[in-house]
Amino acid sequence: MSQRPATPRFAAGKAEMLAPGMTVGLYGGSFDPPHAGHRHVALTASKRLGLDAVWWLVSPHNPLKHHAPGEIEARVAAIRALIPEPGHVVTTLESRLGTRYTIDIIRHLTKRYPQVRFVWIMGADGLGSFRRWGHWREIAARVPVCVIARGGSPLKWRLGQAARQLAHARVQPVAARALVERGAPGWTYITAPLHAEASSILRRER
Ligand SMILES: Nc1ncnc2c1ncn2[C@@H]1O[C@H](COP(=O)(O)OP(=O)(O)OP(=O)(O)O)[C@@H](O)[C@H]1O
Ligand SMILES: O=C(O)c1ccc[n+]([C@@H]2O[C@H](COP(=O)([O-])O)[C@@H](O)[C@H]2O)c1
Repeated sequence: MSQRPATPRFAAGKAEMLAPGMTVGLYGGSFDPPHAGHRHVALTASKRLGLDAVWWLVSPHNPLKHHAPGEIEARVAAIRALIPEPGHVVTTLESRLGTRYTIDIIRHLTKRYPQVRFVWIMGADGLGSFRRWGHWREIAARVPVCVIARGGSPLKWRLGQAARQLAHARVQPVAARALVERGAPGWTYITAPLHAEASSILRRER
């Protein structure tokens, strides 16, 4: 990591108020711009896991990406237009917490809301890069992870270092709801129909 995890200085806003026992999917992304593939991931995870809410965590700048994303306000507005359904909350929590690292968010939320069941949601390429995320083993130890299939190199991602090291904690998609109830460590790989959209393609077409 190029910088140390931040010291939390975030006070939860109204959008993040949570009731004990709620199940909340944390869907982090650059969303630069958001697209139908993102919508598909959030809706699929929400349905298959039986979530009460999905928080779209708009990343200030993915630590593994060189190029800075577009203005965060514009990305937030575009996500809100993409997914107006109730239960989908768009948040700039990472910016407000002053971090780019997922581990900081996970530590913060799991400490602040111990009675809420959080689950991390990501596309299959995220599983492929997971071993390069800051404190990735701790992330997987703190929250269950839901991976949604994506076109590209699924075999490479599914057989990568993170997937192999977490193989003992993998559960079949039919048990996805139980995964959230049971908590970490645990992950599942959901093979829903593929969506080919990618932000990089949309940026090139601009
Ligand atoms: N079409 C898709 N199918 C499945 N997962 C997706 C898809 N698009 C994005 N995701 C997932 O959504 C999350 C946020 O992705 P991100 O905002 O980086 O979009 P992207 O389309 O992958 O962007 P880029 O092309 O710039 O890399 C990641 O976990 C990613 O794996
Ligand atoms: O914490 C890390 O080291 C880390 C490294 C790579 C990606 N992430 C997170 O993964 C999520 C998806 O990022 P992206 O850019 O692929 O949309 C987003 O929430 C990032 O903050 C986090």
